[in-house]
Amino acid sequence: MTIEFNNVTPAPLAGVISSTTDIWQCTCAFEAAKRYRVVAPSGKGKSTFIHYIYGLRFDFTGKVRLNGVESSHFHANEWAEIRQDKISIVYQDLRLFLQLTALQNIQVKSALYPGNFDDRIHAMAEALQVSHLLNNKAHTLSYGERQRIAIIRSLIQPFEWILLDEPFSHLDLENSKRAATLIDSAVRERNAGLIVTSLGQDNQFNYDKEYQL
Ligand SMILES: Nc1ncnc2c1ncn2[C@@H]1O[C@H](COP(=O)(O)OP(=O)(O)OP(=O)(O)O)[C@@H](O)[C@H]1O
Repeated sequence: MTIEFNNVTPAPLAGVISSTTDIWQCTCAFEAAKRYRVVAPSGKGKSTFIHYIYGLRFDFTGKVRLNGVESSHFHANEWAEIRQDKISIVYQDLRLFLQLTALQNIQVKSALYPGNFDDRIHAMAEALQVSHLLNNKAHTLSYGERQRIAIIRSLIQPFEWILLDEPFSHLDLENSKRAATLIDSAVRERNAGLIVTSLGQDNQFNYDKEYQL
């Protein structure tokens, strides 16, 4: 699936768009199976950009196209299919259910797919050193621990793209490396593309291209 932005102006940013942006009010494409880093300081629209690709917001002029189809043309059931099979996400604000356990948060996703995911979930939890937290309620976890649970949840499903909105913001270097290794192997396994937003410091993946926002 290709993702294209054509002359997109987000309503909240109209009038304050930087002349150095490669995305807003420009034409830019994200090619299947490539790896992109989107860099910007706080408030320049990283989460807005991610939400536009994922079809959560449409408060923009211009066009966002997925495989040549304007994102505003998809019906709710088509978005459900896209999110189930084609695009996975780690939200900046994670969006875990805080009253469920870490494991239940992951199972909310895995229950959508056939098969038994227990071994896979436990292997990923082991790799990210959160096995001992799986039965704890999400609201008791630190933000960095929640970030690792949200990453595991995002890697359960099939995808052609994974969108990672500042995924390592609360992880130390060692934990960031472990998470990046896990994401990298899931992306390779699926021959998928990856878009990471970052304030600038992240260099965890071998990116094909960087865009400034
Ligand atoms: N739903 C919305 N309605 C109105 N304004 C919004 C909305 N969402 C974001 N904004 C504004 O748009 C700008 C970009 O917000 P966004 O969250 O996309 O930035 P960001 O680059 O992800 O920032 P950060 O690095 O701080 O998370 C901000 O000025 C924000 O206040």
